[in-house]
Amino acid sequence: VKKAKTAKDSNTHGLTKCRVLLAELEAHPDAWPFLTPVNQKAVPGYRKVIKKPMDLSTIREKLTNNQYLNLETFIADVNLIFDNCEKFNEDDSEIGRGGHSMRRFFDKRWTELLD
Ligand SMILES: Cn1cc(C(=O)NCCN)ccc1=O
Repeated sequence: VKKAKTAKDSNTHGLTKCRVLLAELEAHPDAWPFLTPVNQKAVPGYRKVIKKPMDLSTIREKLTNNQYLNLETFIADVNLIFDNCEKFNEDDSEIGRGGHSMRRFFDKRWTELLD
């Protein structure tokens, strides 16, 4: 017998996918520049150029505190990491290339898990 789908149910499944995706991003070999917030004291120009900093530990904290309503709001924060990286880093740099690599990996994985 089919169970009635509640908002909570569909959200629950979306949040399970967020947990799966975040664990895979954190474990990726190219994730090291994105694991913790950019040290704005150590990186000249970062505070001025990047208006909305984001990193994987901040996303982990928000997920733990139930701050993502659905998969879409989670995906928006992950994309913010990669957009910030493209803005601040040359494509032909170690961190720039890492950002492109992580974005390609993420795009492939969330579309495979599509909510
Ligand atoms: C994502 N990102 C990271 C750094 C960085 O220095 N990360 C240190 C990792 N331990 C600098 C610029 C940048 O856009």
